[in-house]
Amino acid sequence: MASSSVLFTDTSPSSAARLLHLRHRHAVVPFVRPLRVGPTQFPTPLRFSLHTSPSRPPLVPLASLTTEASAKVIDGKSVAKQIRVEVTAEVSRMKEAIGVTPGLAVILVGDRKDSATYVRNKKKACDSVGIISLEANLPEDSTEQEVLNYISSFNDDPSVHGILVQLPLPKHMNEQNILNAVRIEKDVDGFHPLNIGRLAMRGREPLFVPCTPKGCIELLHRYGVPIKGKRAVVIGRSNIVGMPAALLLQREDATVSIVHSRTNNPEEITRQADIIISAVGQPNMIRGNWIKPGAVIIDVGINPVEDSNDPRGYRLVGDVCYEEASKVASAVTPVPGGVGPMTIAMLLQNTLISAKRIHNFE
Ligand SMILES: Nc1nc(=O)c2c([nH]1)NC[C@@H]1CN(c3ccc(C(=O)N[C@@H](CCC(=O)O)C(=O)O)cc3)C=[N+]21
Repeated sequence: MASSSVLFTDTSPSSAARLLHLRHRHAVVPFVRPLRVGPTQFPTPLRFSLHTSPSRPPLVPLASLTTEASAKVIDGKSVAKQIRVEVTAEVSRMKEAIGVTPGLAVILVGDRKDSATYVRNKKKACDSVGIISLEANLPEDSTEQEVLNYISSFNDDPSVHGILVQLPLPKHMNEQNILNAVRIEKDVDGFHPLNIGRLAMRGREPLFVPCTPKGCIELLHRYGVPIKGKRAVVIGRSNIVGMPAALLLQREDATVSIVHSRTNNPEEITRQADIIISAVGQPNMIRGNWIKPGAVIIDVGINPVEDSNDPRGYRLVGDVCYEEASKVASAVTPVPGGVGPMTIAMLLQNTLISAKRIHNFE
């Protein structure tokens, strides 16, 4: 999902950053609370200074230097589950009221293993909420025209409310031509340039917001993380995650910076962020010293790294060095179990929204 061409080289912790890191060990109180859905008040990290509390001894006991603060885990898997419950209820309410079941068509070209897995997971998720899913599997050597023909037939099919073309497409196809062909009313991925353009403009509303960035914002909302007036940094500028994530944060009244492969000293910029969304596709690139104490970290990266202990021979890690981040940040999404499941939940939500809009059902 994230571009793997982005490479940052400077990941060595500076001594200043190490100091920052150490100081922060006392700045955040571990806060574990069962997930509540709906807007919640995010716990303000408790900070104490040695000089503000008269009852506290002036020296920090040595033992506490070794107790490392640990960030709250933003549990995307469980939020996604809750969203599936909500979508299920709406799907059945719609079916009972007007006899319409939302339908999603997925087009998969070629036989990339990861893509096949994602498509299978999307299908399973549809089944679990009562959305009908159709799948078109085309061979790797199909022509662009063949893909366009499928899109055109799904555009005209009244039982289809959402169309998703699994990316990446084979190299010989023009992604732009193909994404432009999806009817914007069925563009549940939100990748049509008209939807992105509206997302970028004040006073305009896109019909759909891309699933992964939408899932990131949804996590912030459901964990009660304030966005308005905050400094947010997005790492990565891809069309499908980084750029729309930055646009969404701006619509939420954050002050947004985008850091990318040509940014000088990216860690100086990320260190100012109250919220970081990372989507670069580089395992463990974001180190603890890139993070401001108490920041909230949303890690979109899903990177396979070799692991002989895993039966698959690999395991998935994010862009963010989780171990380090959880000592500095106030909240972090894990990989797996963070943004990934939210992407699929948002796809289900977008498909429901589409069916409701097409059938004028509130
Ligand atoms: N047109 C299009 N739309 C997409 O939304 C799209 C796409 N193309 N191409 C590929 C990426 C990738 N993507 C993911 C979806 C779910 C998980 C997911 O659920 N991951 C789980 C499981 C990971 C595992 O263990 O395999 C997790 O992170 O916990 C990951 C990645 C959607 N993408």
